[in-house]
Amino acid sequence: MEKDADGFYTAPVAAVLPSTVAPSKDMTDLIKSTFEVHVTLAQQQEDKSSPLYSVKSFEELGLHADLLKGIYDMGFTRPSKIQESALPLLLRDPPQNMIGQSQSGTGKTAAFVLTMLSRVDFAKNKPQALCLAPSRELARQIMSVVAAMGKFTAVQTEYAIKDHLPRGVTNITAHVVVGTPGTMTDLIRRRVIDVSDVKVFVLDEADNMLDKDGLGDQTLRVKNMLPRNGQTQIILFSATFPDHVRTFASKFAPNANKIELQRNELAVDSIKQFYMDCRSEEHKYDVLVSLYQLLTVGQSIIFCQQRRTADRIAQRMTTEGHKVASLHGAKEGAERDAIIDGFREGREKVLITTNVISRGIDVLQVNMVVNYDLPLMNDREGAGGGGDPQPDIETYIHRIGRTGRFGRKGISINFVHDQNTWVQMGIIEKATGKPIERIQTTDLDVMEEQMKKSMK
Ligand SMILES: Nc1ncnc2c1ncn2[C@@H]1O[C@H](COP(=O)(O)OP(=O)(O)OP(=O)(O)O)[C@@H](O)[C@H]1O
Repeated sequence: MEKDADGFYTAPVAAVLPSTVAPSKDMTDLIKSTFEVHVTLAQQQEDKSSPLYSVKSFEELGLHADLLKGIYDMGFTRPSKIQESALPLLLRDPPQNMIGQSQSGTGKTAAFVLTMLSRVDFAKNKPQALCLAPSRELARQIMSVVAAMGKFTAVQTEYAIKDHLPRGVTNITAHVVVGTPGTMTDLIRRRVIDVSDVKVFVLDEADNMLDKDGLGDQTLRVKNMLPRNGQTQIILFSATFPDHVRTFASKFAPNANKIELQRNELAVDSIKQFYMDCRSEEHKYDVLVSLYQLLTVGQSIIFCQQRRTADRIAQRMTTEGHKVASLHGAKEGAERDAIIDGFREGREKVLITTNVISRGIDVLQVNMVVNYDLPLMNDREGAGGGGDPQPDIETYIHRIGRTGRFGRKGISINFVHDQNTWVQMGIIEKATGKPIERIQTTDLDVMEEQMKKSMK
C-alpha cells in the first residue's frame, strides 16, 4: 500500500473497488476526507503565514535525482517552510552546522534525512551518518523515512537500539545508523561502529537530547567520541528550544545556521485546545470512559504522568470491555514495537501512554490527544525545590503536537481536577498564547457538537 502526500491510503481504495460495487460509508468518508485534506493542504501551502508555505519546489533545493524520486514516491509535492529554508543551508559545501526549529508536524524529519542521504558515499561501506532520537519508537519511525526517501539509492541502514543487533555482530558497515544515545554509545565504545568516517551527526528532538536533566550526558558522550577534525556536520532539530538548553545547543553545534521560532508561534493553530473540569482524580477516569466513543472516531493518545497510571487505566478499561493499548518505557523492546506498530496500522485506536512517545511520533489518523495528567517538570522547579510542581510547557507542546500533523485538524483535551492543575493549565495557556476552552463533562451531545465543529 502506498501512502499519499497526506498519509491516506487512497490508491488501494479505488484499486480494490470493482466498478459495480458502491463504496461503503467508511470508504466514502475516507475519500471525502482525503479530498478535504488535499484541498486544505494546497490552500495552506499557498498561505505565506503557514509553516507549510514554500516559494520553491523540491527541484530547486539542490537534491540528487534519486532523492527527488524518493520524495515524489512518498507523495510529497511541495516542500514545507522548514524544508525550503533549511535544505539549501544544510546541503551547502563546506558543510555547516544547523540548529533548526519548526512547529510539530511540519516535516523536519525529511530535512535531516535528505541531508544524511545527500552526504553519504554509497560506495564506502562504513557508517557516515549517525542520528539520535529520544525513544526507540521515534528511531524506528525515522528509519522508515530513511528507507522511503532512500528507496532509489543504495543506502544501507542499521539500528542502534536496545536488543536489536544480533549477538556476534562486531562491525556495522551500514551507511546510516539511527538509534538512542545509550546503545549508540555502547556500540561506538565497543568499536562495533567505527566513527572515523562520520560526516553528519543529527539530534532529533535536540532540546530533549541535550537537556542536562535528561539525555544530555549520554548525547555528549557520543559527540565526544566522534573524530575531532571538525569535519562532522552537526544538525539539531526540534519544535522547542527552551532557554535553558539554547546556550548549550550553540556550544554543541558551533557556528550553526539558526532557524528559530518565537514562543508564541510554537503551538500549531489547527490544534484546538480544550479542558474539562473533573471533580476528583477518580472522576477523571469516569470522564475518560464517557469519552470513549469520541476517542475511537479517529485515533487518540492519552497521556499520563506515570507508568502505573497508564497501566491502571488501561487494565480497568479493558476489564470493562473497552479496547485500548498501553505503552511505556518499562515494557520490553519487542512488546513496545508490537504495540506501536498495532497503533500505526490502526488495529488499536486508543493508546494510553506516558511522555515516552510525547515527541516525534507521527500517526496521521490521531485526531485527539488527552492530557489525563498535565505534564510536569521533573524536579527542576518542582517538588525538589519545595514549591508546587510547575507545568512542563515544552512537553505539553510536543504532546498536543501528536495530532494536527502537516495541516490536519486535531483536538487536545486537558483534565483539570483541583486548584493545582487549574493553576498549571493557566501557566500553559499564557506561555503558548493560545486559548484553552472549556467543554462540559456533563452533556455528551454538546461536547460532541463542540468537538465536531472544531474539527471542520
Ligand atoms: N513536503 C511534504 N509534503 C507532504 N507531506 C509531508 C511533507 N513533509 C513532511 N510531510 C509529512 O508530514 C508529517 C509530519 O512530518 P514530520 O514527522 O517530519 O514532522 P516534524 O516536524 O518532525 O514533527 P515533530 O516536531 O512532531 O517531530 C509526516 O507524515 C510526513 O510524511
